[in-house]
Amino acid sequence: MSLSGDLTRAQVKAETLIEALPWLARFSGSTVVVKYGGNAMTEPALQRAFAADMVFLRYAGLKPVVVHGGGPQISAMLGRLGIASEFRGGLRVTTAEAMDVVRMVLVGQVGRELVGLINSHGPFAVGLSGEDARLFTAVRRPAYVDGEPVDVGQVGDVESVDTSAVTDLIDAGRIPVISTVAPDADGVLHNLNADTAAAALAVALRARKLVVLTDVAGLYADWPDTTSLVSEITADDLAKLLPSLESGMVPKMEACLRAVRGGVPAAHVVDGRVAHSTLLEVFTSEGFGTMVVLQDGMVGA
Ligand SMILES: Nc1ncnc2c1ncn2[C@@H]1O[C@H](COP(=O)(O)OP(=O)(O)O)[C@@H](O)[C@H]1O
Ligand SMILES: CC(=O)N[C@@H](CCC(=O)OP(=O)(O)O)C(=O)O
Repeated sequence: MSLSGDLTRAQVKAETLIEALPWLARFSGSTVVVKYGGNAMTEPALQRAFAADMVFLRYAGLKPVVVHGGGPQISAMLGRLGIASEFRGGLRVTTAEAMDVVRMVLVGQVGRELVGLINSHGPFAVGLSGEDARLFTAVRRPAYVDGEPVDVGQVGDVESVDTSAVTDLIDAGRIPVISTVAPDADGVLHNLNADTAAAALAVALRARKLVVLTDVAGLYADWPDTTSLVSEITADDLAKLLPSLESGMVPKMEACLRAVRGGVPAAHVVDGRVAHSTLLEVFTSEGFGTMVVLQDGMVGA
C-alpha cells in the first residue's frame, strides 16, 4: 500500500468516525430499546457483532435495553420434545405444555447466551424475565385471522409495566436483557411476542428509540416486491397498511405503531443480517431500514 493509499484509508475511517458526532451529541443519555431477533440471533458472527454494538452504545453514553426473541429456538426445542406448534396471525398457539418450553428456552437458553456474549466485553448485562419485580403483567390476547379473533392459548399482551427493575439496572450502568414471559394478574404465565413486549417497554421507559432487528431489509409496502422497501412511514399510513401485512411482520409493525403512538419519537425496523445494523441506524446520517414516526417532518429521529 502506498503512502497516499494509507492516507486515503485513514481519511475514510476518520470521516466515518466524525459522521457519528451529531448523533452522539443528540442521543447521549437516551434510552434505546433494541429488539434482538431474526438472523442476528442465530448466526454466531452476527450475535457477537450485536453484543459489541450494545456495549458500544453503553460506552457512547446511551442506555441500551435489550428485549430478545427466540421463536426459531422455541420451535426447535418443541420439535426435539415432539410437541406440535403452530402460528396463527403471527402468534404461537401456546398450550400449558408449550409454555413450559417457551420459558425454558427464552429465559434459560437464549437470554443466558446473550448475557454471556455482552459480558465478554465487561460486567454489563443482567438478564431479567417479565416475571422479575413485576416487570410485565400480561393479559390474555387473541390472534386475528382474516379479521376474526382466534384463541391462541397462553399468549399475552402487556397490560402493565413496572420499569423499576430495569431503571435500577440502567442507573447502575448495566444493560438489561429481557426475556418475554410474564404472569397475568392471577399468576398464570403467558408467552408475550417479543416485538409487542419491546414496544410496551419502550413506551413505559419513555425511550428515544425502538430498534427492531429482523431478517429482511425493512418493511415492504408490497411484499415480496423488493422495490417496495419503505424508508419512512407515518403512524396513520402504517395503520392503513397493517391489514395487508403477513405473518411475522404483523406483530412487528403493530409494535412500531404502538411505540410511536405511545410517545417514542421513532421506531425502526432494521436488517439484522447486516453486522452492526444497530450502530448504522443510530450513528449514520442515512439511517437504515424502515423508520416509523408519528407524523411527517418529525425531526431528529
Ligand atoms: N410486508 C413485509 N415486509 C417485510 N417482510 C415481510 C412482509 N410481509 C411478510 N414478511 C415476512 O416477515 C418476516 C419477518 O417476520 P419474522 O420472521 O417473525 O421476524 P423475526 O424472526 O425477525 O421476529 C420477513 O422475513 C418476511 O419473510
Ligand atoms: C406469542 C408468541 O408468538 N411468542 C413468541 C415469543 C418469542 C418471539 O417473539 O420471538 P421472535 O421475535 O424470534 O419471533 C414465540 O413463541 O415464538
